[in-house]
Amino acid sequence: MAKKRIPVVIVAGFLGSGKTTLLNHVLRNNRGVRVGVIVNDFGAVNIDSMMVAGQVDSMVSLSNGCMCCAVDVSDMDDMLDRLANPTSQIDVVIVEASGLAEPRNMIRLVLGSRNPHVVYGGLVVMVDGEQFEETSARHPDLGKHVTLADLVVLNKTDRIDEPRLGAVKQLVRDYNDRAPILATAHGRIEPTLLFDQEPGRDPAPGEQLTLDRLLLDQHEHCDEGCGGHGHLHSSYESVDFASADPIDPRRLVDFLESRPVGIYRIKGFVHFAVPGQSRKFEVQTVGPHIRFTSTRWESGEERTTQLVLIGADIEPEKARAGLEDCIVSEGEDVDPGAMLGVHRYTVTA
Ligand SMILES: Nc1nc2c(ncn2[C@@H]2O[C@H](COP(=O)(O)OP(=O)(O)OP(=O)(O)O)[C@@H](O)[C@H]2O)c(=O)[nH]1
Repeated sequence: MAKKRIPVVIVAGFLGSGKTTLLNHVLRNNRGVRVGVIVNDFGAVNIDSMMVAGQVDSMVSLSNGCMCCAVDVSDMDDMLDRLANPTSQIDVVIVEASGLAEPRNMIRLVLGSRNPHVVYGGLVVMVDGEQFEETSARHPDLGKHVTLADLVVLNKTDRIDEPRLGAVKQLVRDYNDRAPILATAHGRIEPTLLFDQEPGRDPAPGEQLTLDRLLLDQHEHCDEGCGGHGHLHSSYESVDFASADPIDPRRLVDFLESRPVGIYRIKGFVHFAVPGQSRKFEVQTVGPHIRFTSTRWESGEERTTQLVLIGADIEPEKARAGLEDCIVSEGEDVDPGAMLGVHRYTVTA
């Protein structure tokens, strides 16, 4: 019997909406389904792949640029070939798009694939329930992305009350009147919703997601000047920061609480210089929210700090200088109480 084709599901959604969280949930609850993952990050350090690593059967990652622009169909094929080939044990491929990706281009890359073992498995768009009203007003493209979705995951419902949830649902419905909307917290959806996509089905009616149409859109889009993309990420930029020297917790919390103007998203790992403190801390900020997760260093893992900051109209040098000020200089004492500020924002993994 011919082997079934492997569905390729694209998970998109604005910065910090919860894509990696959903992916990790799905990987942890895969019910024996073997998942291959393609992770794309906007910054040069692929923080997302570090956050997914260890849970996944097979992963390829692409950092430093948004896949929807940086990659053409043959590059996507290379990545798919590594995951989906005749000897592959993979049942489904999930592509986690960068938070600034243009889903239409991502779909084009998958539909245009020459890999005979894969089939487009649908577009999941994650919406940050708390931020969507504001971010979609600021970035009309976000509404267009929702329009393309086969499934909308309305995430972070723990941060909003019922009436607000109703209003956000209605807003999503206004953009897309056919896709199921799944309200959830922490991306905890039923994983089979992703895996059970009917292989080989055509894109849903209501959107002309044929390859021809998508190629045409791509062409039209490039006519507008592919150097100055009309995409979300044309106005966004990222700053990477790495330090082998440890970080002062109090200064870092001050930095995060008074984020430089324009920074919307920060993510990465921190090595704090505090006597008796040997934990590794993951840090995440989305809009005004700060969250540390206390985890542990793997044996032999180098203790460094790696952060990616993403925003619009940011001043990279200023942002980097602010973080450099958080580095503890040699011989400097850090008082153990300095961790209090971090603990205020910490959850345990
Ligand atoms: N309160 C709350 N926090 C959430 C929820 N889902 C995700 N988060 C947190 O939001 C932050 C961003 O989540 P991610 O899963 O990294 O978001 P993302 O969409 O992958 O982010 P980018 O790849 O940077 O676009 C993390 O601190 C998560 O723990 C949720 O439902 N409720």
